[in-house]
Amino acid sequence: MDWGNLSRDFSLEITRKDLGDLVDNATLLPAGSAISITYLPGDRIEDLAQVAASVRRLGLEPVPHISARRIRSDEELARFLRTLSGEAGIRRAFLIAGDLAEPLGPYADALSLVESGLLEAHGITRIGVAGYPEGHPAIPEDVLRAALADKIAAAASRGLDLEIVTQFLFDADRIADWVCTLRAQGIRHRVRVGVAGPASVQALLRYAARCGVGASAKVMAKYGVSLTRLLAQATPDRLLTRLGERLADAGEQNVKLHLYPFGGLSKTVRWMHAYAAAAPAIA
Ligand SMILES: NC(=O)C1=CN([C@@H]2O[C@H](COP(=O)(O)OP(=O)(O)OC[C@H]3O[C@@H](n4cnc5c(N)ncnc54)[C@H](O)[C@@H]3O)[C@@H](O)[C@H]2O)C=CC1
Ligand SMILES: Nc1nc(=O)c2c([nH]1)NC[C@@H]1CN(c3ccc(C(=O)N[C@@H](CCC(=O)O)C(=O)O)cc3)CN21
Repeated sequence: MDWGNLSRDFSLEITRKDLGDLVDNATLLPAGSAISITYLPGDRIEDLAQVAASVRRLGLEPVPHISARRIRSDEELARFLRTLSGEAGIRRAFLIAGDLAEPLGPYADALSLVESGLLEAHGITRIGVAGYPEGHPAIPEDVLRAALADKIAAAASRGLDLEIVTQFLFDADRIADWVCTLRAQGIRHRVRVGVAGPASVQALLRYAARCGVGASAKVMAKYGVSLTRLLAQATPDRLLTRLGERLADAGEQNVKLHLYPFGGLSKTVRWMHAYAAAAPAIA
């Protein structure tokens, strides 16, 4: 089982509201851990920059989300990046189209952010882009595949490192199959598998519905939970055991975890700390 390798170098996703909990738990995180910062509807650029600056002061690596469809102009993107760079010295960003049905400005997708040339001009050297092991409810599979290939090519031509961060999901075999498909297509980039931290079944179902993620009774049973026990707590241990086995069978070494703390940041950090401490230092 590829347990030790999977549990090292994990990343964590926070919202502005999680900052207090992050401060309280920062000593449990390895120095330099990547902290992705969700850009929630209603957040302002200044809010995101302040959170990123706080993350940096904790000795962690801020990875702000840049939501293409919410940017109104080239000037706004430049200001956004200038602020993040000036306040938090950002080197990394996660580029996402955004859930808006229509863009507010010139950027309809993550590719157009890469092609703007503004990322490397503001000190960004590594980007994250989204991956969808289950597909996306509104975007056809061939469109997703072409978009990923285009983003990889554009990043490479600009000298930007790229990693793929998946939407969270509950089915380890879907994840492993998808990683194998990517590798068969010659895509060897690091994949960060999106996984929910410990949370109630109710919270998991709420986020799954909001994000278009499959949570059928069958999938959730495999994950280790029953949909009739909504208040029960669910952890990703079973998913990770299965995923670790499948990745080890495939000889896969370049997959890491990206944790979504849907049950609260403290709970997720403490769980991850215990999990990583128990993992044998192999691979
Ligand atoms: N995986 C994640 O963690 C998150 C995913 N999302 C949602 O996933 C979707 C795709 O984002 P990316 O992977 O960055 O795609 P992308 O920027 O690589 O675009 C891929 C293709 O899908 C189209 N597209 C993108 N967003 C769309 C939308 N909201 N409605 C209809 N067509 C859309 C684009 O025009 C493009 O042709 C977006 O709706 C995004 O908001 C949002 C937040 C987080
Ligand atoms: N399609 C899609 N859209 C998204 O916005 C999205 C994804 N996928 N995948 C995962 C990430 C993680 N996202 C989020 C969104 C909200 C909170 C959050 O904490 N929201 C509320 C609590 C709402 C609740 O409890 O239901 C908050 O307090 O702001 C966290 C992560 C958004 N994300």
